[in-house]
Amino acid sequence: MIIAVDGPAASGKGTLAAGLAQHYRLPCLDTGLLYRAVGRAVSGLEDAPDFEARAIAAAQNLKQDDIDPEALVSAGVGVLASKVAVIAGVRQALFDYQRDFAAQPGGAVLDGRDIGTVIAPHADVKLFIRTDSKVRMERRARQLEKRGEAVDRYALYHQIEERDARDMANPNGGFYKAEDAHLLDTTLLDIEASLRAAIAIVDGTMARKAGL
Ligand SMILES: Nc1ncnc2c1ncn2[C@@H]1O[C@H](COP(=O)(O)OP(=O)(O)OP(=O)(O)O)[C@@H](O)[C@H]1O
Ligand SMILES: Nc1ccn([C@@H]2O[C@H](COP(=O)(O)O)[C@@H](O)[C@H]2O)c(=O)n1
Repeated sequence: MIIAVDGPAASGKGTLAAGLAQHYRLPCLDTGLLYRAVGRAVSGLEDAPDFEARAIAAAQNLKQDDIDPEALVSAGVGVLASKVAVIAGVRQALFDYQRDFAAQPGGAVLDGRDIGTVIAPHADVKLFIRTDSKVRMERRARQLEKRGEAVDRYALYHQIEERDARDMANPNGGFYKAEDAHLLDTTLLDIEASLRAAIAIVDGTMARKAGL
């Protein structure tokens, strides 16, 4: 079974994807980490004339060791990720890895922006996560504060909005709700309630597909 989980920054899609993967005993890929690793690799080079070429080279040469979630969690790396994510050559370089991950025997859970639309358009179940942007900002602020980072909530809110806008306008991306995706609004749901709702959608979809 392939489960696609898409949604905007800090909507909780990674938390949900990990919970679904554990529940259904499937491997899980946070595809945002790939873009974050590429962004981090070209950090400080945003104004270089060969920024795009460097980002593409970084994507082509990405190693497993570069995908260190702890080193990639910061809001700044998130912004860099969204800047390299608009480069067609970067997306192309990361495509096969994601497509192969989704196609492995037994299936997988992937979360990102274009899983249901581009990476795994034939996924068995697609979830599109929606969460109010102020709630997302607060969740991300608490996450960063737990790590000991000082957070300027005003700046974080605008950073998230800016990243969402860039992602939605990305001419090379696929960040929109697939027609057959289920919308799950987690604004008023805690982590457990969100996961319960997601599992109900997955079970219901699979049962319908099996004609039950
Ligand atoms: N339903 C929820 N209620 C409260 N907090 C939540 C909920 N879902 C996730 N969180 C928390 O919000 C923060 C962001 O969640 P998460 O990293 O899963 O979001 P994301 O959409 O994957 O973010 P990103 O796009 O940056 O990768 C985490 O600290 C997580 O524990
Ligand atoms: N499938 C994806 C996943 C991510 N991106 C870009 O990476 C940025 C960081 O992703 P997070 O999920 O960690 O927030 C995101 O803002 C996108 O620009 C993508 O394009 N496609």
